[in-house]
Amino acid sequence: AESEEEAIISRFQQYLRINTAHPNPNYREAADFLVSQANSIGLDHQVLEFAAGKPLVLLKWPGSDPTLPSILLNSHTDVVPVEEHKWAHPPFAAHLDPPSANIFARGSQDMKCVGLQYLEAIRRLKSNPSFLPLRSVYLSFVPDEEIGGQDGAGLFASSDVFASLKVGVVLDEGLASPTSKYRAFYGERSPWWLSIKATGAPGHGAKLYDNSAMENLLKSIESVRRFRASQFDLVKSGLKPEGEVISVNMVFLKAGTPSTTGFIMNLQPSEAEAGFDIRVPPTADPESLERRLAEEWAPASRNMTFKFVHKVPVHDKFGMPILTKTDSSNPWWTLLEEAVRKANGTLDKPEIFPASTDARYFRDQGLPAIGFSPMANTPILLHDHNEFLNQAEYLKGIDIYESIIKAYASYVEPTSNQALKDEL
Ligand SMILES: CSCC[C@H](NC=O)C(=O)O
Ligand SMILES: [Zn+2]
Ligand SMILES: [Zn+2]
Repeated sequence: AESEEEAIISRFQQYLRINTAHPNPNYREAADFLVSQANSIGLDHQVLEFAAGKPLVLLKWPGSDPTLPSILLNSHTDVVPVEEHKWAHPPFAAHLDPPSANIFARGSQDMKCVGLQYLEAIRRLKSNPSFLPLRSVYLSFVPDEEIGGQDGAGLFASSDVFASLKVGVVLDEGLASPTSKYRAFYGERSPWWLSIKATGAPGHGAKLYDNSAMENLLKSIESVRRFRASQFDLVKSGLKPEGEVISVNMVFLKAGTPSTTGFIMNLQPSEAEAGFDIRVPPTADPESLERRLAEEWAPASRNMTFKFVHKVPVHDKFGMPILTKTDSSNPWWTLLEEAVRKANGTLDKPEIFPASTDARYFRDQGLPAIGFSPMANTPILLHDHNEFLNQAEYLKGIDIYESIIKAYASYVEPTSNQALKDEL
């Protein structure tokens, strides 16, 4: 007979085998699978379609006191595309590689692991009849995170359905950790996707002259690179963590006059364009970055223009950085720390997530949201070839969530009297 561990791993593999990669994610099959899991565990389910063809699965484990704010465990069902032939094992086969017991699959780290670990932890907690949650626990399995999340967590977080859940805290994804300590995230950098364009006089390829489009653009690229190096140096020297510097990476270059064999080689073009993925920490000064952009990276005086392809505000409507507290003023943070410790795990210092996740939609609603994917001793392979998660790490993560969900679902706020005594 199959052992319980084998059954757990085989359910994880089933989820990983559903191809939910963009641009054609099989959301329907993922939703059907998740609903079947909910039924086997005994959780209430709803399949919501805030955007047509993009089902969002919402599960509920009702708490005994529905007046208390609830817990939301969020995960996304979509994954990024793969270059199949560059993988050692097919990315949607969920191959378990002996003797390492690594499970290879797109989504094994980002983030089908987390979605099913939530479910396995609840399956286990539910099997103990003496444990009843005080607070309701919701699980949302949302589409489209990898393409911005507007049609997924975005529509969900601003919906009436969401308001009716009275969510008090959200858990969402984090990152694998190569060390033995788990990582947790209390904020994230804002993406600014920038395109800059230079124009200039065209001319013969043999002529040296000033103000060509290429020269104008190259001056910008040099300036961007100096800035990039200054930020990267802060990380390399250990002065700042990755999430607290501004990253800039050039992601496209577009220039030249096409010919039947490639490009016309003796013509300096009249236009040249470059694109950058910029990530701005919540603690940075967005105005000073805007000034740098207008004055150094795309100055009109050098015949340059710029536009944002996508730009997420760095601050909230009060001009404040959007951060979840990680001190004793946020009981959810303290509870998480304790719960991880109780399950024999260690948390590293909380960090700013270097990229974007759906957590921002929940933080935008004023809710505390913590990014956490329990993967220690694991190389960071999200969006990479040969993404994998070790079986033992996956199982360990379930223990961690069991501890966290138990603590969260049982949490009783100290009465104001008690709070007063604590202060004294
Ligand atoms: C601007 S939304 C893009 C979201 C994406 N999230 C995960 O990789 C990211 O690039 O960070
Ligand atoms: Zn993700
Ligand atoms: Zn991702």
